[in-house]
Amino acid sequence: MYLHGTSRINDAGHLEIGGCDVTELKAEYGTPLYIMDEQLIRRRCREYMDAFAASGLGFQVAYASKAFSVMAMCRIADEEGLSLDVVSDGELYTALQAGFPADRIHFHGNNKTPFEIEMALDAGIGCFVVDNFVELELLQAIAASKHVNVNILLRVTPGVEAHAHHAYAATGQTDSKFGFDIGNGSAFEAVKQASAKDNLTLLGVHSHIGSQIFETEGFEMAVERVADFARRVKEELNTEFRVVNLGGGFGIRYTEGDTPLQVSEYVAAITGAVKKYFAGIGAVLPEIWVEPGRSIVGDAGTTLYTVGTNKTIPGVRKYVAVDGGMGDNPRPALYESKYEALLANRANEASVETVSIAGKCCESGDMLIWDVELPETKSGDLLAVACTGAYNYSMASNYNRIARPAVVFVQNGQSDLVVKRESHSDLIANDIIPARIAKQPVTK
Ligand SMILES: Cc1ncc(COP(=O)(O)O)c(C=O)c1O
Ligand SMILES: N[C@@H](CCCC[NH3+])C(=O)O
Repeated sequence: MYLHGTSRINDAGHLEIGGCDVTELKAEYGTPLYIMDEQLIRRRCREYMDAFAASGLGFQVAYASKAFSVMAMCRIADEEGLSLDVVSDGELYTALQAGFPADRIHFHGNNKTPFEIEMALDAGIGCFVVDNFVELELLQAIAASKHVNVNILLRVTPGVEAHAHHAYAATGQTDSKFGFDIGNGSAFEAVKQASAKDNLTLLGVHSHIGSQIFETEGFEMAVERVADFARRVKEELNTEFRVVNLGGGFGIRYTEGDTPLQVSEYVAAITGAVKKYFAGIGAVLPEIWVEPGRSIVGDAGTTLYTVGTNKTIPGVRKYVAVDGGMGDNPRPALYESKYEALLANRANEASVETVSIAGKCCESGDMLIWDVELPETKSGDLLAVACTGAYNYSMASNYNRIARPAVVFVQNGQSDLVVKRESHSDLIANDIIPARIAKQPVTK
């Protein structure tokens, strides 16, 4: 397994992250456990901030909190000077409760409810990324009823087919549920309508082409199309974009086959393309915003499991089951995502067998890794799966009524709980047995 950030094998042959021996983390917090390398998260934040500062352009780096939305992470994003992208009342609530400044929060989503819009307006949110014509009307109406003015970006699809890790993660193409299409004229119409709304201030446009992207061409092409669109809008509507948001999507290394670029390379490509294509239209250079999620927290996360049972099918394979699975990491089942693993309590031992790591859910597709080389595994061993910081905790479920794991941040030999493990009482906390059912005699 590739060792990210501060991960290393210590003298005891145990995996250590942020100076904390994972066998000790297991003893203190139990498993499954999400372990987040705080130093690596902060390093990634700084890589973005430094690369943009070096470009000389105005910018905002908004952490896409959908990747991992917890209050402690919102605090780190704030401390590191990032803005925040939220897509629901729940993510907004999390950010506000963590004290994140509302004016640096951007609200996304293709179906914001009136409740969410009101909540965000009442909080004094920095910007809405408007997704469609229905929302444009709704936002204007609610903002007018509250006598407030709000900044907006229009989400556009530039017609770029990004090489995302899965078709579900590609969003820049015309046939997408998100945004106004540039190619079919709806983006132009949206600019016209938005400019005529009294309570909306149109700052510019937003384009997110997809996720887990390893090359710069898609981003550069999106900038070119957006610049071309900006030229038409300037010429025909006399409107200039002050902000261009290019979304997230910057890839990370999950397994050997993944070839991400350095953060600075993605940023240099984007800012270079903005300077090149916007210079051509004779407008002031817009401020550039981005929304990285996965590349801020993904490789900082490791999930620690305890090995339980195993089953060998002669001539076929050996299944090794762990105490978590698709409940804490739905990505292999959803996208056939690949991960690397390590026997964390005997990390120096040579691999002697190829096994497949099964989860404990009642579902054949609940497999975390097919075919990984490991030392001979026994019940009670610890298995670490790397690169689980993004879209794991945030996409976790209670399928089979399995409690969601705890999350700890580790740094300089210190571990801090940032999300408690769910308890049995948490699992039934919202259950109600209606009186009518409670009164029924139990039939035998
Ligand atoms: C609009 C938007 N912004 C940002 C992101 C974050 O993407 P990533 O985690 O790939 O950086 C996403 C998710 O793909 C998104 O849909
Ligand atoms: N959740 C996805 C990507 C989609 C991100 C949000 N647009 C993943 O785990 O890769």
